[in-house]
Amino acid sequence: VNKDYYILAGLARRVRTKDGRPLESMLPMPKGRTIFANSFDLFGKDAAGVFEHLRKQARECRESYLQYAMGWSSYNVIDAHNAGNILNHPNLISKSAIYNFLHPFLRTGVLTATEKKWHKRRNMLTRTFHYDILNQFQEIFVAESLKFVDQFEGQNECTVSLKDRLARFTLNSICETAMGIKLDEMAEKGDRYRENFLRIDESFIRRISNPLFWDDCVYNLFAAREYETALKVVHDFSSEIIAKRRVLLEEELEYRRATQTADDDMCVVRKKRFAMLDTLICAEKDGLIDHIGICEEVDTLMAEGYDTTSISLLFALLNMSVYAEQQELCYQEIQENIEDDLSNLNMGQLTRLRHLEYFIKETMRLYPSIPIMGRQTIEETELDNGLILPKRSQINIHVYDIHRNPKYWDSPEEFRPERFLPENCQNRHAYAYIPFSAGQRNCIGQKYAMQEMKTLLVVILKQFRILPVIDPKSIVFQTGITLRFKDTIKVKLVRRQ
Ligand code: HEM
Repeated sequence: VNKDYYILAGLARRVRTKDGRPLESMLPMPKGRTIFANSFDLFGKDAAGVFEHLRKQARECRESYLQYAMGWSSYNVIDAHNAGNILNHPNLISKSAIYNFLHPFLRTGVLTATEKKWHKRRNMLTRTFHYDILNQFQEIFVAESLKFVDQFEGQNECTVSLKDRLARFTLNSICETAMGIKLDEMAEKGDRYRENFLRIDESFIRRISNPLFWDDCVYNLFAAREYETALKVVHDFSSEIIAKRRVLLEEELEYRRATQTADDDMCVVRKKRFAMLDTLICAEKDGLIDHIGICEEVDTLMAEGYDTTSISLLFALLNMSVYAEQQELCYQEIQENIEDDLSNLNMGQLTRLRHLEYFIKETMRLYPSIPIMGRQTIEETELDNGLILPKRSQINIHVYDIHRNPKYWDSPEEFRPERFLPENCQNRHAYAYIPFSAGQRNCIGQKYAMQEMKTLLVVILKQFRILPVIDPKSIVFQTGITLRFKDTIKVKLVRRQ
């Protein structure tokens, strides 16, 4: 027996405790399926099997638990206290090893980058999510929302399958706002981007569930080739967008050079006409980022910006369909605050829609678009609960389980937006609700996401009542980069008179 290493789990260094207590007395350590500790627990499971396995572990352990697999110790967090400690820990800003599986797709953009590179990129991008810039995006969100409802023009009622339509809406929105490119004439390419994005998601889950593929060499040799085409399609799409925006920006700058005096500051020019991508192109001119860097960030913003919001919107519409009274509350509030011609549908008015906000928040509690986040230790790290994690320990924060942990939520499976009334939040643990993560590496796009989601919901609710077609309880969830499900999710739209 070696006290420092867990040999059968591929030489995983053991976790220690500060006061020398046996680990088993501090936290659950579920036994693995084979003698190789937990290395093969997920082997042979499909995406739904992986999702169910994780939920079962949480139900059985009831507290954050520890496992050993393939050379790593892996700390699985399902409670708010430890999530808060980890998300705010100055030494825990590096993403876990499974994010390496995203490298062929996103390389090391702001989501996957570490240390200095992350700091630099995060600073560069933070400026682009300023209130004034988001404010400029509002008319695009309204126009795209109107395009969404126009699909049902002339119909008094229709049953609508949501996934593709919402993904098209959010992809159009991110391309036009962040990238400054209207997808209209590239619609077919956008559809192909989304199809191939899903293929990449499949490759991710295939790697997670087969530890043999955790090794890059093995994966590259036996599986990577199947996903080459998918990667090429998504990368070609983002490259085309960058190339188009470069031309448009150059034309814009040319025009302004010709019409403005020599003293005009180029930064002012930049501020006046803004797509997030312009910041990156301008930073390239200043030598702060190169072309590959721009590609990394465009791929990251596009993937993070379209998939997450479309999932949250899908569940918000599904919940609207099922909870008619809640839908009515949202509708009444919209009628009180937003003109029928949408002329005052701006950021200021959106903040008045409190009930709609609670509704979306409760939706993201039950259906967090990113159900799991990962960190890893880059050196031995002590947590405030007395655990000492060795270097390269993997930490999985199970947002899905924290959001349904009965320690923080009464009847956690029930949909109750009033949980988010200020008086009901007062005594709740601050990290019991973390759909956008928290701490230094929180979601950079959370205000953008709320603005976009509220705008579409307002525009839909103004015109339609939403009726149920499927029961949310019947949905079979799957693990993916984001929350996935097997079912076709539909609602019925009935035009308001
Ligand atoms: C409902 C919508 C969204 C949800 C639930 C969401 C959630 C999250 C979460 C949980 C993280 C942390 C991920 C991790 O630690 O692995 C994250 C990071 C990030 N999100 Fe979002 N997100 C949403 C929308 C957006 C949008 C619209 C954008 C961009 C326009 C965006 C851009 C990013 C970026 C760039 C990061 C990486 C930040 C960093 O590591 O510094 N997200 N998001």
